[in-house]
Amino acid sequence: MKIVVAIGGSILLKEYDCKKFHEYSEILKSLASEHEIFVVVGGGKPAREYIGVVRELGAGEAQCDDIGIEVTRINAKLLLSALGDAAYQKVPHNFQEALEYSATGKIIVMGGTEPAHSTDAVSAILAEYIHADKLINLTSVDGMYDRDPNKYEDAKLIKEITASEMIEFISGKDTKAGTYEFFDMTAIQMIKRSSLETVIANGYDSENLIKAINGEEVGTKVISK
Ligand SMILES: Nc1ncnc2c1ncn2[C@@H]1O[C@H](COP(=O)(O)OP(=O)(O)OP(=O)(O)O)[C@@H](O)[C@H]1O
Ligand SMILES: O=c1ccn([C@@H]2O[C@H](COP(=O)(O)O)[C@@H](O)[C@H]2O)c(=O)[nH]1
Repeated sequence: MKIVVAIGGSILLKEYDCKKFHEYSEILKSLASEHEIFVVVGGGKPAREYIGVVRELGAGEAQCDDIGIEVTRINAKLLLSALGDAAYQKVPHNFQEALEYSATGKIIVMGGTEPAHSTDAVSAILAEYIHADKLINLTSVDGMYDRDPNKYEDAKLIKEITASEMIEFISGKDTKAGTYEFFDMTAIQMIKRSSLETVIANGYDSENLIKAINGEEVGTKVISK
């Protein structure tokens, strides 16, 4: 299978150390013996901190996004360091480059592309571009809830949702650099139009990636209609 894995920066850089990079590099290497693997890495806390600083300096939102993109690419480089020879050692800056580099048969790791969306959107566009079989989005919570689980203790996990319902759910949410809440609109529209099989799961437990690939019940399944 061709699989796109989006890994939140909040997962890889929670502790600002190399543990999660090592853990994911081992799993991705073993998956690559059976599947074609593309990884999109998010910005996490460092991206939000840098965006905060440049916004204070007077930058507009698109420029703030640009700083966020740079940080995602640094995070992608860190994962490339962990993956070594199993990965193509250059971060694609767009989808065409990702496709070109994949001809090497190695794992491809990228960050952001252009302003005005998050790496969730990058992963969904990439999945459409390369005709992926699955998109797995690994984030810092167990999946999509009926409201923010970090704000509401009684938030309920949604096990299955259509892309149309998700679009309704996030319309009107913040779209400033660094705050494309949870999933952004572009990402969901891509999932809807490309009939992409998508799972959102908790990336702190890297076993969830294997479960999602094997079609076991984990996180939130997004149905593309
Ligand atoms: N309805 C919701 N369901 C689940 N999480 C939600 C919801 N609304 C808001 N959130 C928030 O979204 C956060 C996860 O998305 P976020 O983009 O911050 O992290 P990420 O996907 O790991 O990517 P990165 O850290 O790279 O930005 C959660 O920590 C949660 O607080
Ligand atoms: O293609 C992209 C990717 C990212 N950004 C900006 O960077 C931050 C960090 O990415 P996350 O996916 O949220 O971790 C994001 O909020 C955007 O501001 C971008 O503009 N374009």
